[in-house]
Amino acid sequence: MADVLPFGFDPSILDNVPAQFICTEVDKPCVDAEEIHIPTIDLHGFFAGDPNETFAVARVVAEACEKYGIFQVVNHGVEAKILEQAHLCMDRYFQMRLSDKQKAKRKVGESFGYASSFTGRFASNLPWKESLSIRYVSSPTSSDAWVEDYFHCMGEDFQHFGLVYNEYSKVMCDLSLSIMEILGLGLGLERRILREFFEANDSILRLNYYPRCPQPDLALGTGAHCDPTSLTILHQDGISGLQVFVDNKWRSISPNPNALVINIGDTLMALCNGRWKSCLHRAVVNSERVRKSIAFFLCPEMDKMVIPPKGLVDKDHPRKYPDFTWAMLLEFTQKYYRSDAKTLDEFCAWLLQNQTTDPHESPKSNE
Ligand SMILES: C=C1C[C@]23C[C@H]1CC[C@H]2[C@]1(C)CCC[C@@](C)(C(=O)O)[C@H]1[C@@H]3C(=O)O
Ligand SMILES: O=C(O)CCC(=O)C(=O)O
Ligand SMILES: [Fe+2]
Repeated sequence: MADVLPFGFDPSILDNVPAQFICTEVDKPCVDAEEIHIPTIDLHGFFAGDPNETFAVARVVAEACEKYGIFQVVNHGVEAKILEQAHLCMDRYFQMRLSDKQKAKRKVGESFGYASSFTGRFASNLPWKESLSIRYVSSPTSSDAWVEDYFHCMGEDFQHFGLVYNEYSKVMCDLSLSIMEILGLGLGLERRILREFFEANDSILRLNYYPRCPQPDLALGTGAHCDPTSLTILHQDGISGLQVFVDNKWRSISPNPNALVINIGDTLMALCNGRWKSCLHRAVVNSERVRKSIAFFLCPEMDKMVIPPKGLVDKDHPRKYPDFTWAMLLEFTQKYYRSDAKTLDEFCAWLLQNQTTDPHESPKSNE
């Protein structure tokens, strides 16, 4: 039986949540949080090349980033078929035998592959989820079948997944670069500046599968965190669960299957010199339905130095964060620190400390 139980047990037949999944008091999920209507931006005019629409969209997006660090887009150009196929493949993958899911190897200290509740990585506050994280590299020299190649080594059953998630990653990468143009305009920069920074990228596609939970007020699907990445494009299935922390309250973002939720991550917060804040969010679970979400995390090339564009630093806006590469921050989150609400500050403190002490000394962990 052990071969078919993702958490080492069948989460859907338990009456009680095992202790290692129970949240700390401060993190307790309020599963019936009041809804928030985050700004919904129609990208039709932007994609049609209408200059007035483009500047209007940039202004509304900038306001959303200042106020919430999150918004959603409709008429985003991603075909419904691609979203449907991605969710259908998720159902097939996560219902496979554990030994088949584990063919997507997750190496210690790496953020790619299959994980079930991160047992072995964390000791407590375990997330009530299984996940599959896939690397997606986009550059002039990278293969445009990167994700297909990743699944290729797993055997015949996985070839279709490779095609579906390769196409999904490509369209999400293209959309995130278009959104970078809008964000650049919103920051008062030239339209191309942020797009060029991310044109070549080393991104992550993350499939989140949240089984039904017997006590959804005790466990979290994904704990409170700011994405350490740059920009996240999230597609929720029709089940509520995504919550954002706004005005000192957790608020629920109802899923809109025609919309894609966009949030700012820590790396983009540093790149824009703190002008916009990384969005604090989490995912709650429920006892009735499995919930799924697909997150595309846009990340710069590993060794590209994250330095704000000139227009964002002046005597009134001095540098807020030190120079760093995404590779350094990713390693920090994979080996030393579990991403939470203050990852970037803890990372900067660690960088500073390591510049004055032994660079091989591991930082304090929050685990
Ligand atoms: C670079 C990443 C680390 C995580 C996946 C991506 C972006 C979001 C991060 C994460 C989801 C934030 C909450 C904690 C985490 C451990 C998780 O619950 O999955 C984070 C991911 C990770 O470190 O694997
Ligand atoms: O599942 C969700 O709605 C959010 C997941 C998330 O925040 C993440 O994977 O970083
Ligand atoms: Fe997230």
